[in-house]
Amino acid sequence: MLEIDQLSIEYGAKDTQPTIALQNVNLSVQSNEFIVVLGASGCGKTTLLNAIAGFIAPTRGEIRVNGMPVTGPGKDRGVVFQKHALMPWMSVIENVEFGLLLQGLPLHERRPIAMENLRRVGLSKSASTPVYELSGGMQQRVGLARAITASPDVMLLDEPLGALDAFTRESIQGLLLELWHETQRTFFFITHDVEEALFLATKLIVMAPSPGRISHEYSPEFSRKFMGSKDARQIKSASDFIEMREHVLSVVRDVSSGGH
Ligand SMILES: Nc1ncnc2c1ncn2[C@@H]1O[C@H](COP(=O)(O)OP(=O)(O)OP(=O)(O)O)[C@@H](O)[C@H]1O
Repeated sequence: MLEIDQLSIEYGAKDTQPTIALQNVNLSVQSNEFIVVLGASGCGKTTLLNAIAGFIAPTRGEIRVNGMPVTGPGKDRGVVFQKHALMPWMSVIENVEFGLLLQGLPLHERRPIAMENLRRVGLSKSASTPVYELSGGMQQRVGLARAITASPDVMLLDEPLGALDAFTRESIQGLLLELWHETQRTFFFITHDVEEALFLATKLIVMAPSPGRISHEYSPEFSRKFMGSKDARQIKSASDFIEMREHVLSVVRDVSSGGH
């Protein structure tokens, strides 16, 4: 369970006017939720993710994962960025099992775990390929397999699909939902894309800027529908999806231009 309690984060040196990146953010998320954070540039999405990851400390308030306060990075949280921090000279499987190697797991223990997660992202056949030979979409799938291999309670994803073409992006959205469903972890996902947000989220959060804060919360049903039908196009072209997409889009526009 992820709990965010009265979180405020301010940037800036002493004696200067601070930037209030986040003001009084409260959020309580059950395990197995897919949280998507949506909002215009500068409303504090990455700051929130970095605080949950333990990369930056709260100015006020607290973040807890399974009841334990976050005081720095930890094994219970895994991070996937838009630019995958893979080691290009190493093979796919070596990248995926790298965290387990650092933990001291011998090859015969770490390899089956890494192979299982490569299978999950559809890359079993590329296990021995050097990462520099892969397309961007494949590299992002390696990044997902590597993050999931560490078995975190919370997966933190900062616009992981932002650099991909529309077709690859849609196929990885489906893959993400399958990973989420199979692993029963909490996923915390940032995007600028309203359609992507609605499709993935079980809990959709719209943030407003200056100061960064939560302005709206929704509980879409489309990701659970997808797990039944596996037909993303059908879901995204249905009238209930389009109606909600247009509503959320107008809310995002409104809060980004200073409305509430
Ligand atoms: N290291 C920093 N030092 C000072 N100000 C910062 C720092 N990082 C972010 N900010 C400011 O904090 C606010 C929130 O930034 P943040 O990057 O969290 O927003 P965001 O919603 O993720 O934006 P984007 O969608 O463009 O990535 C912005 O006003 C930004 O300029």
